[in-house]
Amino acid sequence: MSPRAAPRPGPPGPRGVPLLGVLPQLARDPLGTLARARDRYGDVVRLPVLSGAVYLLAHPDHVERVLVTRNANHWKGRLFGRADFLFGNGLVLNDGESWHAQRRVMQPGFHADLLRTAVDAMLEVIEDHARRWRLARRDGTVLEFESEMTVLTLDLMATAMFGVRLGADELATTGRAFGVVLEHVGLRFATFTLPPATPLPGRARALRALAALEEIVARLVDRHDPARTDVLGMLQQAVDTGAMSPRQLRDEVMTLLFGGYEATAHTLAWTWHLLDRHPQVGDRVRAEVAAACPGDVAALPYTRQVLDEVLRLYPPFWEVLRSSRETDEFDGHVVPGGAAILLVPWLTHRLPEFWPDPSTFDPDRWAAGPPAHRHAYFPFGGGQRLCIGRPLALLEMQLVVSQLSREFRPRRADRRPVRERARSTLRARHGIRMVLDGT
Ligand code: HEM
Repeated sequence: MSPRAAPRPGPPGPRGVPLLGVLPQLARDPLGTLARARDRYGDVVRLPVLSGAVYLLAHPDHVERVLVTRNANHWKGRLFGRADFLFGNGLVLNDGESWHAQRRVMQPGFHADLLRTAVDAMLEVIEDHARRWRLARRDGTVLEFESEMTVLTLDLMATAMFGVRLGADELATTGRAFGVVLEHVGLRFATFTLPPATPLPGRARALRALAALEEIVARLVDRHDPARTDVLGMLQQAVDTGAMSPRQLRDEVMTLLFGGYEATAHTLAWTWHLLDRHPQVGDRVRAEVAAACPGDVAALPYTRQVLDEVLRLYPPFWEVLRSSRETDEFDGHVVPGGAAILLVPWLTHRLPEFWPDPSTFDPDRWAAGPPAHRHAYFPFGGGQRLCIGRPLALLEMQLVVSQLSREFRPRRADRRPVRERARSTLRARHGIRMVLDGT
């Protein structure tokens, strides 16, 4: 008789409360709950949620294993199905051969040469919003910066990727509708262990908002100039040759519209807040910008360091989710097949082993280049599912910060502490209200 192997241990973790596990804590304070769990139990933690569990992996080696070296075992499948009513089979949810094919169609749309051709149009969009800001400065109007940056980045993305200018009403409707739908997506993720058909509050409202978004997507496709060689032109061509269905086109445009504005809007809102809180950093940005020609982002290395640092402390996609296909092992702890895996850039970006003085906002830490462990920093994900929009996002954010810093110095309109609120993206709990001073 062969000796029976001793069962390998599962990861440690809290017990939570009967039936719900740690769901109440996660819902109340996701970042604090995860940070405390990591402090107490280490880099691999089992978190019971309803009838199942989530496995938190904090160490950069684990990030690398999930996203790069064993990425085939850690797919988006089960969890991401919770967002399919919004994105359908768009790039962010797609998998396997179909994902490969779609990524091949769209990748050239994000090539640096093509993006450079969009810079002038993006500068024009920023100038249009600057006109509004001049009036707000004159009148001392208080602006809610998350909404301001949402409208601006939606306008920029529709222009850069689709060559279409949306009207002020359309931009406002799109921002509001995404807000409603995302709140519902967040709830669907938090309750992922329940059957997909379980009725959840807010569904009818989310479906109405989704209908408004479908209408915007249809208008973007209608108004697109077929002569343009942008990402929408590439997708349209695939439809015309029968390589892609019109439904897939809708899914990709919806995904790009969302991916395009949401993360950059919140990163920019955090950036203005931090520039106000750290005036010496703001002064250095303004000095750098004053010496550069508009649109010349290569002349803005310090501004780029500032954005890298904002994305370290406030990664808009603060969590990256996967499902494991087969059993895997991390630091000797067994994570079973079918498990929900949770990587948390917000947490890994603040591990003191990899980041000296981790909670300090210090753009100078980037002067010497990226961190020693490549996977200690992953605001754009990693491996083959690395964010396709990364070059566009960085270009766009550098353009916005540099152009608006030439004229405006946003200042907090109240002294209320700004605290994070982690939902589908990382936002400020009570928004970021600012008035505009001159430079
Ligand atoms: C600050 C800005 C941005 C951040 C922090 C960000 C972050 C991310 C992250 C973390 C992922 C990986 C998700 C995962 O693996 O589960 C991702 C994927 C993606 N992002 Fe972004 N993103 C940003 C801007 C953009 C922009 C501007 C676009 C569109 C133009 C975009 C479109 C996408 C798409 C389509 C994917 C899915 C790629 C794939 O799976 O092949 N993102 N992004």
